[in-house]
Amino acid sequence: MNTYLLKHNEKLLLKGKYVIGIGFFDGLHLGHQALVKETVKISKETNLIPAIMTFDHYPLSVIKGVSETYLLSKKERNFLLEKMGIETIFEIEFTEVVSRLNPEDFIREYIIANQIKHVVAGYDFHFGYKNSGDIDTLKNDMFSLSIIAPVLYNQHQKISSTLIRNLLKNGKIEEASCLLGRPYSIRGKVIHGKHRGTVLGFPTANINIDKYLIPQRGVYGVVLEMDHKAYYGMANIGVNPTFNDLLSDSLEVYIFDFDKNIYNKTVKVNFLFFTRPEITFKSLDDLIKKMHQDKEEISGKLKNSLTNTYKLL
Ligand SMILES: Cc1cc2nc3c(=O)[nH]c(=O)nc-3n(C[C@H](O)[C@H](O)[C@H](O)COP(=O)(O)O)c2cc1C
Ligand SMILES: Nc1ncnc2c1ncn2[C@@H]1O[C@H](COP(=O)(O)OP(=O)(O)OP(=O)(O)O)[C@@H](O)[C@H]1O
Repeated sequence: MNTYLLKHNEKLLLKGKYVIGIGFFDGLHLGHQALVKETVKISKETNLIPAIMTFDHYPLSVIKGVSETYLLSKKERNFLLEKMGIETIFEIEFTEVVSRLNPEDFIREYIIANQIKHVVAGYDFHFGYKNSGDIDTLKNDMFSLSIIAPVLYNQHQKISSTLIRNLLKNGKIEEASCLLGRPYSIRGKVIHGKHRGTVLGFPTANINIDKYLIPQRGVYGVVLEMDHKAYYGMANIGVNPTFNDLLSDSLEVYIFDFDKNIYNKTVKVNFLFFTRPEITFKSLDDLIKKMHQDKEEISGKLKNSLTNTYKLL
């Protein structure tokens, strides 16, 4: 996979001719997947190189200072895009100056100048200064255009990254995963926590959340992937209010029937279902008792559910 960073006013010398799918693609949800499939299909019909044009940062984080959290890391997004047949990523360096480009200049600088002969965009794609460009503005004699019809959820709501973020923030993990076409997951390094898990009888792997969107605080049934193997477990996301000493949210997983040291390993936590919110317990004994109940409930649910036939992605 080739990745090109497109810097404002800097020209690349490209040999090939491209068909691009355009947008931000956070999460690579079912709507995005429809667009990517169409891009790959067109590349086969036209002999153009299948590519994605996106931005290096979430545009709203540059325009409005919205904090940058993502449903998928760039690395994982590109891995999934490659599996779907995408060969090149054009990443526009998104700055204040770029955010003020009018749609015509955006088309000239990023599409026409880069040998793009076909553009695939969603029906509601907007671009350029104050989102003033749309599908009509995108029509141009220098390239052809395909428009993707809305991919809907429950037959009326457009699937979008924003909708999935809201579902996750409200603990609707199964619905979010359904719209993503795979379980919501966080990939990160196992880091040191407060080292009290062992004392509680439940040693946990604390995972670096980095820039991932944090789902609702609470307890989840999960599958943890490590070294191409899948392990079942229970995760807690939150600030461990019983102890009142964490400054930010932590993600920790108690892996069932497991006792190895995995510090510094990179793991992927797939969230399968939400069971309860975090509780401030009056005593350690109450917390431990609840964690035993969690274990029984979650391992039972994992055993009985179809998700037990979990396949590694
Ligand atoms: C399944 C599970 C449920 C948990 N529930 C709570 C909870 O409701 N309230 C709370 O304060 N901490 C909860 N914890 C967090 C424990 O307090 C935490 O595992 C412990 O503080 C160990 O932290 P450490 O990994 O930093 O050593 C939970 C942890 C797990 C794995
Ligand atoms: N449900 C959908 N149906 C069809 N096309 C879509 C759908 N969702 C996104 N697209 C298209 O996919 C491309 C990438 O989408 P983009 O990530 O920019 O928006 P989004 O998923 O709607 O997220 P956001 O909630 O941040 O607006 C765009 O061209 C967009 O129009």
